Amino acid sequence: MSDQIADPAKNFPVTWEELHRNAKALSWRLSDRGPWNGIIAITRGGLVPAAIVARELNIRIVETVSVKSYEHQSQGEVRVLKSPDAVPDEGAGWLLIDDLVDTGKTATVVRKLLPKAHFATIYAKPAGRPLVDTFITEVSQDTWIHFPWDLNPVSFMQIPR
Ligand SMILES: O=P(O)(O)OC[C@H]1O[C@H](OP(=O)(O)OP(=O)(O)O)[C@H](O)[C@@H]1O
Ligand SMILES: O=c1[nH]c(=O)c2nc[nH]c2[nH]1
Ligand SMILES: [Mg+2]
Repeated sequence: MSDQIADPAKNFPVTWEELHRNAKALSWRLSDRGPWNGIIAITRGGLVPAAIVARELNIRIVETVSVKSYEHQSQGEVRVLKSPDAVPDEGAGWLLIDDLVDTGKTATVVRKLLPKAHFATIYAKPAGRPLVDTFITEVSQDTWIHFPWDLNPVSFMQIPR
């Protein structure tokens, strides 16, 4: 959790409403590519998008893979804290959901674990884009996306746009 407002070239604050609409748009795009056996949410950022996609597509099986690499806005080594349980056949027919791809390092590691899963995110930056099968919105590499779960309403209003 960070309310830190650092200094990337561009700030892109996202409201809960925008996030919800974009996650629904992602669901509708994915519904044409199904049916899906289940969802694997990449924690923590993928949890809320995965919950919305699960409801929208009526998917009841949701696994997690826990990955960490950022401390505030600085990336370190990508660490898998927990592998997904009970996902057969290298993830074939499963959806891997995250909030975004940035450098693509997280996606690279998770794709190695589940090479046949379909990787979907709401946002993509150019460096990570080739690793995503389906996404909704592209933002430039020098943009920092501020998700609503990392902000309180006061700091949201203070982010320079
Ligand atoms: O493409 P990359 O440069 O690897 O960055 C993308 C990843 O970074 C963030 O996760 P983070 O490691 O910050 O953990 P979190 O999901 O718990 O916030 C985000 O949720 C993605 O998973
Ligand atoms: O909240 C976030 N916004 C971002 O733009 C980003 N890139 C990597 N990890 C991120 N987390
Ligand atoms: Mg993450």
